[in-house]
Amino acid sequence: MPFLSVSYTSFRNIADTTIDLLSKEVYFIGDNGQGKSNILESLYMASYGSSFRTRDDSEIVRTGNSQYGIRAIFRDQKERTNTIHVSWKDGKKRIEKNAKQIIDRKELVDTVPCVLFCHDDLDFAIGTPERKRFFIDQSLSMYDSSYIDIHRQYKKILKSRNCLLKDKKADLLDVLDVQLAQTGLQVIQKRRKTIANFNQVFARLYQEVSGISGVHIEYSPSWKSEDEHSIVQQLIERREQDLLINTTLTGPHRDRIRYVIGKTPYVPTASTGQRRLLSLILRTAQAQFYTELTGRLPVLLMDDVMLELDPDKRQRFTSVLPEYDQLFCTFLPGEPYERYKRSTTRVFDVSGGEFNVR
Ligand SMILES: Nc1ncnc2c1ncn2[C@@H]1O[C@H](COP(=O)(O)OP(=O)(O)OP(=O)(O)O)[C@@H](O)[C@H]1O
Repeated sequence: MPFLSVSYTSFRNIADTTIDLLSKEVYFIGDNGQGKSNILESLYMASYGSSFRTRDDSEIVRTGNSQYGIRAIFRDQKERTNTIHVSWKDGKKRIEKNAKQIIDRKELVDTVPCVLFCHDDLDFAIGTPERKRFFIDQSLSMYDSSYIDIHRQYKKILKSRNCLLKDKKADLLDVLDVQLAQTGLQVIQKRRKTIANFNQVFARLYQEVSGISGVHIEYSPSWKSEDEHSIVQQLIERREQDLLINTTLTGPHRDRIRYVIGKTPYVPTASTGQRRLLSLILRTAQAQFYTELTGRLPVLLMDDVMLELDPDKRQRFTSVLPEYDQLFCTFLPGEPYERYKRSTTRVFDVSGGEFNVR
């Protein structure tokens, strides 16, 4: 059972208190704007060191205050009790695990693995190519920490190449083109493999819940070859165009991800609920593969994501939920959360940032 409790100091609208989380499932019931998402945000921050809603910590600190703190206590695989403390003071964030400062958030990746289902996930189905790539990159980073380094390296080389393009230093591009091709190829190969893995379960799960068969994820890398020499050639051939607009026009930062039935794009004709379901099934697959590849169960954080599904699809979606170590779920008061409740579920009423066990 990962999270045992969480304590707050000046964190958004949540009262300065400790909340006991010692249950397999924890539900938060409350009207809009009461603090349900804020608590999920705090648990996500304890897992990964950053918010899924903002990069600006000054938004997180309670209005009128100058610092915030979250202290989460969790039990690890060896049944040891650990503490994560995330704080922000004088414009600086500090993350500590068992009182030892964490310098690179990469160190936290498999501390308390969380899979978040939230409203903005819809972007992974219908958003910009960048948001769709983000989902695959995030999944890879959860399963394979070497990908974090490869991806960082790619972005660094790309940035240097773009600087050279801007400064019109074409004579220095040869070395960077080779490095970009080599690192970019590793990114493509890992993305391709992950998407192939996702496709093994994606179509089946999507059909099980929506009744629509054959929907799958299509990956189109920007580089059409996976041969280093051909890619370097391609970069040289496009160099003039790149120099003209001061940026690298091809590479994994331009890869495309689409949802198709056969060869036909699925999203343009899909309904709101069917689109929402795409993002829910993506998250389900993310959690499922995490368990398959690491042998560990994740914590699921589900923030109001079933609202757009009709009751029948909701029921079917809950039946394909991935296995979890702990589940946190938010509901509006009118929702039939009782239907999904188990004997192990703890239910909190949330009002004005206060949490009371029902
Ligand atoms: N920095 C802050 N300081 C004080 N209050 C804040 C801060 N940031 C957000 N809030 C308050 O937190 C509340 C929003 O809480 P939250 O996003 O958790 O809503 P929710 O209960 O999940 O509702 P919904 O169902 O609408 O998402 C709002 O009342 C907002 O004013």
